[in-house]
This record gives sequence, structure tokens and C-alpha cells, in this order.
Amino acid sequence: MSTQKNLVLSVNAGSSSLKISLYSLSSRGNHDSPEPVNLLLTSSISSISAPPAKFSFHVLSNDHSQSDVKDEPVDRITDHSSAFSHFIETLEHQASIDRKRIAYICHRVVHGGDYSDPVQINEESYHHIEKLSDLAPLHNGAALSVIKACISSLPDAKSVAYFDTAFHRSIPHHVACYAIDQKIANERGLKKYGFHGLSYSFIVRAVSRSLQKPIDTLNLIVLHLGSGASACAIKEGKSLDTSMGLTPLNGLPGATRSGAIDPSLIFHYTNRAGRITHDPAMATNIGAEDILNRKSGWKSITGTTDFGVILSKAQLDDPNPEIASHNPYRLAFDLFVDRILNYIGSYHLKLHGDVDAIVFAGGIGEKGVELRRIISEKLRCIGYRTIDRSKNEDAGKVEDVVVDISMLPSGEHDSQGREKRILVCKTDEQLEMARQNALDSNFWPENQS
Ligand SMILES: Nc1ncnc2c1ncn2[C@@H]1O[C@H](COP(=O)(O)OP(=O)(O)O)[C@@H](O)[C@H]1O
Ligand SMILES: CC(=O)OP(=O)(O)O
Ligand SMILES: [Mg+2]
Repeated sequence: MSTQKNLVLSVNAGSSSLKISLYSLSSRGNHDSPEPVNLLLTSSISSISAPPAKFSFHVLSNDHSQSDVKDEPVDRITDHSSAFSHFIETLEHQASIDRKRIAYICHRVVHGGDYSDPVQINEESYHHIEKLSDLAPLHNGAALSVIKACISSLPDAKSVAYFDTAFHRSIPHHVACYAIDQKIANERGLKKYGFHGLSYSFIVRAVSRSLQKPIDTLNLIVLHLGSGASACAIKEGKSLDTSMGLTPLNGLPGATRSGAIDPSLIFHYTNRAGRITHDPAMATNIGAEDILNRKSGWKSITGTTDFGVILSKAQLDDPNPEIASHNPYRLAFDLFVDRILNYIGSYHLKLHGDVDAIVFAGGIGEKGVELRRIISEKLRCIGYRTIDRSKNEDAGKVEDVVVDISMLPSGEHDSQGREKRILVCKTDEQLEMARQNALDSNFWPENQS
């Protein structure tokens, strides 16, 4: 058994899930290898916020059948930290991998404030991330609880934080600014930060490779639709605008999040609209942030956080526009389509119509066949390709990371040479972090040529 310390563990604390992947570094100096890391195992814990949580574990080896677990309900997983402990126990018992070989643990940290690069966790960076927790109430605290668990269960590995916000540092100042007193905005850092950045960076690279088009020529409208959902306008490979804002609450609705509302709504919703507080004396206060982050979205409209269930019960074949007034699943579906179209329309204009592709990603974007079909039909009037029914239905079944689901008459493109395709991308934030880690000379000086 190898004892080389050359493994990278990537941990992605989403709002409702924990996704973990373990990689080894590809042969050093092998520039032909498409990725600088090789996947050894993956694990995911979903439905953390809608128990029982479901645990999956998959080892990539010739004989992995004995160690595989698929969607096993685990009652004792109640939060991200217990989810991570369950993973570590399974790793110990099911996989013959020596934990001491893990050199780095990459943590997806959703809010990084003004950090533009990954940072190694030490007392100072830990406290900085902790201070930002109020700006990502469903995420930063969960990521910190996993970082703590790693420090105690994997003491030989170094933890590094990778930030969702970093990708959006290219958003122009006037786009990131809110129309409020600029002195207060500057003092308090009140601006659009944007999230899902690790996913967007992965997607830009994957689409560039798939379309064989350099990143700095790529214009995309990407829809990352998961428990949290956002849209991003990407110009020449960089974020131009995105739908989430100061916090991951703004923009599209999500599993338990309202998305954009008139900010005054909250004062009419409840007269106890205080802020979320960590002070136990105030624990009974139903804060505005709690209502909008945890008690809204699909859960509040339909009772389920699972968009797959919403699609199956939305009676999408019924063309009656009134159906949404008595079918809550249809209401959720129609409302989501409406909000997604708001962003596509606006980003299409911001990109002057020069768009290479609309990309669907995230759990809903990758699995929601009907959502893709209905949105794509509405995009034909602005020049996007018709989607191919069977390519759309099979997108989740093929191995490819990027699947073109549009009917594309070969060589056809608009006056700017852009083909306006519709793509599905199996995004992978864990791989994005591991890749960035493996290529970083600060972490692997001996691995660089
Ligand atoms: N068959 C399906 N069709 C549409 N959406 C689905 C399906 N299965 C799962 N989903 C949605 O995918 C979401 C999870 O997406 P994911 O991107 O993995 O979430 P997270 O934000 O936790 O990372 C679930 O909350 C569920 O709503
Ligand atoms: C930023 C965000 O909402 O992330 P997730 O969708 O993983 O919860
Ligand atoms: Mg996610």
C-alpha cells in the first residue's frame, strides 16, 4: 500500500448536502493527463435539512461493489458535522485508504468577503470566515463545523478554504453596487458578492474544453439550479453579473429560500422581523432572515424541498393557465420558470445577444428534463436552438461532463459566430477545488515544472 502523502480531500458543504471526494495527484509532471488529480472515492449526504439524511459512498476501484452505499437513510445525521463524522467512520471501515496520506482538505466556503484567493485555515482566517457567517447563514457555519471536525479527525492534513465569492470579483463596480448610501455601503461591505463561483469556474472550463473554444472568448448564461439556485452572465470567461447578492438569498428561489422579494414585504409578513440571532435569550425570535432563508421557497409552497417531486406533481401537460392557483406544485414550477426567464432575458441583453450557450447545471438543472424543455421552448424567440427531445431526456445517462441538447445544424451560427446552444453540465465543485489545489505552487511546489 502506498504511504505517499499525495491525497487531496474536497469537502462541499451545500445548504442541504455535504459532498465529499478524495483524489490522488496525477503523476507529477505528466502534462498529457487531462486533470491534475484522479478520483478515488466520492460520498454524499443529501436532505440534511429534510431528515432523514441520505448517505451514499462509492469507491472507484475494480471491486467496489462491497463498499458501495446508495441513498441509505441515516437518522443520526442531523447536521453537517455529524454527516462528516459518518463519512470518516465509513472511510475507516469500507476503504483501505490510510488517512495520513491526505495532505490537504479543500473546503468550499460560500462567503469569502473580499478574499480573492484560497486561504489556509489558521486562527485568523477561521475567525474571518466566522465573522462572515451572518452573510451566509445556511453555509459558512456549516463549513466551519466541518473544518473543526477535520482538524480533530485528520490532524495531519492542512485545511484550505476555497470561496464561492472569488469567481465574481470581476463583476463591474456599478453592477455590484446597491443604490444606497455609498459611505455606509463601503464601511459595511454592502454589495453584491455572488455565489456558486466554484461551480461557475468548473463550468467555464468544462464548456471551453467541450466546445473547443478558448475560455477568454466564451460568453455564457449559466443556470446553477440546486437547493440554492443562481444565474450568472459570463463574458469572455469572467463573471459579468449574477443573481445572488450580498448573501445567497437574493435572486432565484430555492429549496427553503424566497429569492428576491420586495424588501418591505418582510415588515408586513411579521411584526417580529428581527435578525437571526445566536443569542440563546433571543432564540424564540422569528427573524426575517430565518423566515426568508429557512421557511420559504419550495418547502413553504409545496411542503417538499425536492424539485423532482414538484416536477412529477405539477401536471405540466395541462395547459390551463389557472392550474397554478389550485396546484401548489405547478405554482412552484411556473414561478421558477418566470424568475429564471427574468435573468436569462436580462443577461442576454447585457451580453448584447452574443451568447455561445445557455448552460443548465446543479441538481435541478442536471435532472430536471421538463424544466429544461419548457425554458428552452421560451428561448427560441431570441435565437436559441430548438432542443432535441431525446438528447434532453438522455443528458443524465451519458458519461460526458457537458452534453449539447440542442439541435444544431452543423456550421450554423449568428452574425457574431456564436451558436446559441443549450447545454447541460454536470458541475463538480469538489473537483474544481482539488484541481486548483493540485495546480497551486504554494501547496505543491515540487509538482510544478
Ligand atoms: N429528478 C430530479 N429532477 C429535478 N430535480 C431534482 C431531481 N432529483 C433531485 N433534484 C433536486 O436537486 C436538488 C439538489 O441539488 P444539488 O445541486 O445537489 O444541491 P445542493 O444545493 O445541496 O448542492 C434537490 O434539492 C432536488 O430539489
Ligand atoms: C450558495 C448556495 O446557495 O449554495 P448551495 O446551492 O450549495 O446551497
Ligand atoms: Mg450545491
